[in-house]
Amino acid sequence: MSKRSSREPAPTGDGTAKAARASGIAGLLERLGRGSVTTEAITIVQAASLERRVAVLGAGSWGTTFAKVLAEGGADVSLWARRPEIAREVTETHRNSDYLPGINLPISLTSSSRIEQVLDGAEQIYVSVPSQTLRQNLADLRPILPAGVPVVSLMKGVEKGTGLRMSEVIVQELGIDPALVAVASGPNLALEIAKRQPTAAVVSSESLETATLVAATATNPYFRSFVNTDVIGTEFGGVLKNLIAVAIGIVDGVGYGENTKASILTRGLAEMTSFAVSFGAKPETLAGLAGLGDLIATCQSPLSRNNTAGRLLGQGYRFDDVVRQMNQTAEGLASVAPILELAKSRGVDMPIVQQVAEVLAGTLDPRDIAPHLTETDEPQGE
Ligand SMILES: NC(=O)C1=CN([C@@H]2O[C@H](COP(=O)(O)OP(=O)(O)OC[C@H]3O[C@@H](n4cnc5c(N)ncnc54)[C@H](O)[C@@H]3O)[C@@H](O)[C@H]2O)C=CC1
Ligand SMILES: O=C(CO)COP(=O)(O)O
Repeated sequence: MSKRSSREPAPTGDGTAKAARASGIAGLLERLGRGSVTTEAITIVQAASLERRVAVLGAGSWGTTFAKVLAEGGADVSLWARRPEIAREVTETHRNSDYLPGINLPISLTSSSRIEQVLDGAEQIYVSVPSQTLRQNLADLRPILPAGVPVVSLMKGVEKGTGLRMSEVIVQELGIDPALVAVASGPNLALEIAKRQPTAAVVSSESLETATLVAATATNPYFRSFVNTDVIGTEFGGVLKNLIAVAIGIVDGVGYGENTKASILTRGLAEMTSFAVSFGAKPETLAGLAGLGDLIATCQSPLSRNNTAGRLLGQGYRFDDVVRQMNQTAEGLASVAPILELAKSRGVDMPIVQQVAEVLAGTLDPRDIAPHLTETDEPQGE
């Protein structure tokens, strides 16, 4: 766990910083009379913070954005990049032009391709690599993992072959107490957050203490983290909305309009909820930020890679061509098969996800996806 509790005073004598600690970030911003997020406000919040040292593993669009969120919440952040040239660019020019073009990163954010250097002194570890490479990345992490440190998954996929959620892979591969593992999810399109557009997220852990510690670290003037203890619902929400976003992209690519999309979105949420609840999730989690919230953001935004991949399929591109065109991670494409296997194991029908699988396999014409929102033609209860 952290060396300092989130209730301990910050080690700074600055008067404004003291005021920030006394009134909280929201109170501080109110006192400053600011309606929007300013650089000055962020500087003050950073100065008032607890300056926790944290590591972020994965310098793609989300890992880099989350590192920025944490740094602008006052943490001392080190970012692991697989490619040394990205680490150099982040540290020296405060940019990650491959993943976040046009975004200036905090000067305090440093990056290295040497994982042991990034982990040095880390009190929390955030992981944002593609779900299908996580296990292999954790094998490198395990021998140098600091003891008793929370590990936070920022990922939204399940592992092919095992169907395990990312937090389960983390517990299994690192051999750590599940109470030290948290997941962060929600309507979190990286580029919008990198531009400091106001956003909410949810941090979940079976330990409320861990969730609260992580949420306090992952909060700044434009990014607010809520907490819950429903890890299953929070994690499956993030995985399943990707599949519905692929479906929405498909019908968008075909040229269908808002009725079709609203029908898929609404029935998609019902499908997500039945699935997650069958694994022990709370239905209200799926109605929250990690479910409905993320579903709306991902299904509506051209920034979503899953939505984009679906649109290309709907326009008639073959699956292989779509994969070739995507130079970023579209988790939904790899999650379809394991999710359908998990659904089968619980007897849950997922007609929309099933049809996405058929479009990916080239056995269903994208134009035929929309009418088939149920398994049978018999009228059913909504
Ligand atoms: N981009 C977004 O808006 C959001 C993404 N996420 C989730 O974050 C996770 C990461 O996604 P992004 O950063 O967006 O993907 P990305 O495609 O932008 O970046 C992936 C990163 O992983 C690295 N990588 C690729 N293969 C690797 C390997 N074998 N070992 C280690 N690193 C490897 C890449 O070099 C890159 O730095 C995904 O699970 C995604 O669902 C969650 C919320 C928002
Ligand atoms: O998870 C996300 C938004 O919350 C990002 O969605 P994509 O992975 O589809 O870009």
